[in-house]
Amino acid sequence: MTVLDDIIAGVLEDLRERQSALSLDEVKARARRAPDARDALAALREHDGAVSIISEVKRSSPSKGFLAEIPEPAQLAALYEKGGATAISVLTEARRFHGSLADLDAVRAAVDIPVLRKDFVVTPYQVHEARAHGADIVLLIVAALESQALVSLIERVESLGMTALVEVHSRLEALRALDAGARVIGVNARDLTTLDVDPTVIEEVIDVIPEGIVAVAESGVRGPHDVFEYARWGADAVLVGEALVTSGDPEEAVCDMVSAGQHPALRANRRARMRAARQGE
Ligand SMILES: O=P(O)(O)OC[C@@H](O)[C@@H](O)c1c[nH]c2ccccc12
Repeated sequence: MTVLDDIIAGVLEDLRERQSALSLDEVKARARRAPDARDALAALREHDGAVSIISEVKRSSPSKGFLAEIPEPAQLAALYEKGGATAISVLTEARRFHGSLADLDAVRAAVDIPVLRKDFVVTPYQVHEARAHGADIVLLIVAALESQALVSLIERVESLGMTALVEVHSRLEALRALDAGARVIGVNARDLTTLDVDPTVIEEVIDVIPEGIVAVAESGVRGPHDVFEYARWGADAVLVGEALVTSGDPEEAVCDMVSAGQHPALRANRRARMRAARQGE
């Protein structure tokens, strides 16, 4: 059993409890009453070579345990927004990451930018639940889903006005994500079956993501230099957790990463190079 299987088993157990307290119809009704989803797709696209930063509210991780004494999630998210973050990721998984849907509620109310529900979403119930708690973006992990389930969850996320961030860890998974209709693909440098981080995965996998599909590089960013590196490899957005929550000054830490992502050298990014290559043909 991999770490991912183990996490999902726990997630499903907690889910059963919530489902017995609130039916699918009830959670759908709550989702319908929620304020409309914010447009994340437009926000995440690379603008003139500038790369966006998705900042994560992360209390703890399976590999490291508790990361730092973080401020209240709402306060932390507000600092991220002030620092120039394009979107906020909120971990809602309870057992390994010590997150909750209450964190999602608090963050959504505290910022004006799109908010991502970062969890192990494998059922339609969790998608409606995400919307009911204000999510604008939902993470779907290719390694956790059969092809048909992936297609139907992406459709469900989009039918509620949200954006699916489809996470992959290999070129093969990226092709599966594309086949399933993903418009935003997250390449995770961390292998969720072992928890090992390998930044070269980002370069290797982004290569198969075509122009027009938003590429998000996830995990393993220690500081502005890594943001620059991921951006140079073609990321449109970079998702950062640990380095921000342990920085001591989250607003400034985001601000420095945003600046790194706006470096003029990035204007000639992957997509621009691809376009130039085609014009030269
Ligand atoms: O703390 P880091 O190394 O900056 O990583 C953030 C984020 O990429 C990581 O939390 C993550 C990526 N994909 C996930 C899926 C589930 C839970 C967590 C994650």
